[in-house]
Amino acid sequence: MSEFDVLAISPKDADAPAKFAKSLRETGFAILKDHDMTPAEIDKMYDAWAGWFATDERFDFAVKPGTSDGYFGMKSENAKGSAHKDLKEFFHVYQNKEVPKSVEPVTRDFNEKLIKIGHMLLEWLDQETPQDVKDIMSEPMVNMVKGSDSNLLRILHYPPLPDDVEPGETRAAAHEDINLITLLVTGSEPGLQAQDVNGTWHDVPCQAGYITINSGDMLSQASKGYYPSTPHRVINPPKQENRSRYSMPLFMHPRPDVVLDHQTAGEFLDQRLKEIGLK
Ligand SMILES: O=C(O)CCC(=O)C(=O)O
Ligand SMILES: [Fe+2]
Repeated sequence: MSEFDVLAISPKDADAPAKFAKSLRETGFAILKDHDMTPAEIDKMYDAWAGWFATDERFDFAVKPGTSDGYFGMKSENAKGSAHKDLKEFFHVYQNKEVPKSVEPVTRDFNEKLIKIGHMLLEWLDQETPQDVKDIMSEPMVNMVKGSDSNLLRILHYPPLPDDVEPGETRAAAHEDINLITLLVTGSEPGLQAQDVNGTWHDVPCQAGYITINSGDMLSQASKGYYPSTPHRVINPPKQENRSRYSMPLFMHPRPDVVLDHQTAGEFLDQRLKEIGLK
């Protein structure tokens, strides 16, 4: 399995916006380096949340019917069309929703900083997307998410695999994200893979300091397929590396009233949450 052969882009490059848009267009995927999220901030998040997932407090935060913030236990979510539930538990952080007190300061800081980086990347896309594609969009992409309550930071814990894993059960089955773009700081362990536009799977580099970005279904829909939505998955670890894995994707979501194509972002999200078992 080869690594995804995608050049890491630095915001210091004069042509960073063009490189970023080209990478998303051609591979559905991009890597950002030299950003201002430090390894120390990322480690602090992983330490804080590893501690939290080890407590029973998570059950007090169990997601309530009809809402999507809080704690989701093992086997809550399946990829669209998948027969199996994923081997993961996770917590959904929204800017205006409750976060456990013990992890709140570090999480709020991290979330805000990553959202800012997301704004910068969407501005790059607004700048670099061809005019005829922009013409079919209802508003600039960065405006779709500015002030949006729907941006979602998902803190994931994939526990060590139990002995009785059934064939076909994986940490995260192949799926595309629902939202516009996803920002993913490097996971605590490898395992993430992405599919290129030719259908070949690649390991996503698990290198400290990288933020990987993939485009989601809403971006594909809003751009009428100009930016492809990227299939990705998290494979099970080999036996000798059967440890917990943590990751923290930030899903940039438009305001619910934003018109994507024939549907609003709110309608689209509702439909997709039902398909993946979260609603
Ligand atoms: O854990 C990861 O690295 C990716 C998670 C993911 O793709 C998701 O939750 O949508
Ligand atoms: Fe995903």
